This record gives sequence, C-alpha cells and structure tokens, in this order.
Amino acid sequence: MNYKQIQKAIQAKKSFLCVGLDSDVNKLPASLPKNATGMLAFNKAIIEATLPFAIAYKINTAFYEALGAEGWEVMEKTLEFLPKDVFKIADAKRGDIGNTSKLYAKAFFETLAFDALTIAPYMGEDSVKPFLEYENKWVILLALTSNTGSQDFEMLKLSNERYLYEEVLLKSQEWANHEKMMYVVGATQSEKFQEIRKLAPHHFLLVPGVGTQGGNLEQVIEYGKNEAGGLLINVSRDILFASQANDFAEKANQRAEFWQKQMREKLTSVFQKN
Ligand SMILES: O=C(O)c1cc(=O)[nH]c(=O)n1[C@@H]1O[C@H](COP(=O)(O)O)[C@@H](O)[C@H]1O
Repeated sequence: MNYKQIQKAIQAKKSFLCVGLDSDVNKLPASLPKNATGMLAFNKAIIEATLPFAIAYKINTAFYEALGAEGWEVMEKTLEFLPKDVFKIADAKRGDIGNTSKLYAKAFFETLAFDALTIAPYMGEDSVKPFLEYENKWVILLALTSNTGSQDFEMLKLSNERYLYEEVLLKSQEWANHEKMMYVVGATQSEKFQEIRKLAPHHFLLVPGVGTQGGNLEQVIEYGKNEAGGLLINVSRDILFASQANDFAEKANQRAEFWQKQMREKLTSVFQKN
C-alpha cells in the first residue's frame, strides 16, 4: 500500500487502529491448545473480530520465532489470512551491514508479503538502504520508543543540541521521503509529538504504547495527526487478551471498537480541513 492508499484506508474506516498480533502462546484462551495450531486459530478469530475497526496489523515476530519452524509457519498463514486492503507490518527490528540487510529485506518483502518492516537505525545509512529498494514497501525506523530505556541512548543530547532521536529523524530524511519511510514514536512520549511533527511533518508515525503501557491516545492524536491522518496507532495486549475465556473474540471486538470510536471523533476534524 502506498501513502495515498493508507490515507484512504484511514478515511474510509475512520480509524488509525493497528492491531498488534503479539499472540503469546502461553496466554491463549483456555478453549484453544497452547501450541501453533491454537495460535493460528486465535489469530484468525482476532482478525475477524477486529477487521471492521482496524486499518493495519502488526506481527511481532518474536512471538512466532519463539516456537521455531512451526511459529514461522503460523506467521506465514496469518499473513495469507489478512485481507489485501490492510497494511501489514512485520515488527522484527532488523538492520545490519548492507549484504545482510539485503537478505532481511528479501525475507520480509519477497518471501513474506509484508508491506513494512521495523528497522533499528543505529548502523546507519548502508544498513537501511537495502530495505528502501523495494517499490511500495516501507521502512519503519525506530525514533523515540515507548520504553524507559529510550532515555539511555535516544534521549542523549548531542553536541549540536539535538537529541539523538531527533538526529535520526533528520538524517534519515536524506535517505528517503515520507512515501517510503515512517517512524516509531511511543505513545508514552506524547509530550514530544509537537516537536517531532516540526521535524517530520508529513511522515506516518507508528505509535505503540496505547492500552497496557498507558500512553495518552488523546494527546497522540491531537499533536501527532497530519493532513494524511499520519498515524498508525498500535494496540496489542489490550485487545488480544481482553478476555481469556470463550468470549475472547467478542471482547476483542469490543475493545477494538472502543479505541476506534475515540479515533473516529478526532478524525472527523482531520479530513474536514482538507
Ligand atoms: O516497534 C514497536 O512496535 C514498538 C516500539 C516501541 O517503542 N514500543 C513498543 O511497545 N513496540 C511494540 O509494540 C507492541 C506494544 O504492545 P502492547 O503494549 O501490548 O500494546 C509490542 O509488539 C512492542 O514490541
């Protein structure tokens, strides 16, 4: 999906919601086996329950890789199950020397049909470039993450008075524009969104940290939205494990609707201005 198509999807569903398929096998509802078969059935039920409200799905590969080859197969089958018109993100936080990145890119963009991949920026330009060579595929670069450890490096002040994450935002715009690159900014960092929007006004931001991590949805939308919508707001555990009983899909549906309703109200004003 390209920039315009994502914008249209947001407009059509009146939603920024990205459902995170962090399908921890140990947390599956009692009615499902705690193995790869149970995980796939769980994912299918969650996707069906949340699809009216979600424009994107993010597969965090850790939860699949932990199961070995079977987990990888669940990831492939989940990807096949997702409809064409939703944005599919692999959250694998890759990035390595050029020839290695090239094969990571092949793995996620060719062998698997993801639209986007999360990438760590710290090995620099040649580690990111191979991912940018694919048409209609996206790099989602870590900028300011939601965790407390974001203080350790991302929030370091450089000699030019910028924070390291600000340098990431600026430098990486020399490699690709807002039609190929997005940035991860945690919802727990909502006080930084205004500043970030000054540095990257047109980019989409992938925003995790709403729900279980306690990020402020209202502020994220207020300060993070742009003329294209500009936000993919991820919610994982709050939706996936809203119930671990037989009604898990129904409860996931209700949580997805809960989040989308709040987004819908704010979105009306975004697109009225256009
Ligand atoms: O890259 C990410 O998606 C990510 C970046 C970040 O700064 N914080 C963060 O929580 N994430 C991911 O977003 C998801 C958040 O999950 P919940 O807290 O359960 O909604 C997990 O898959 C995390 O790995």
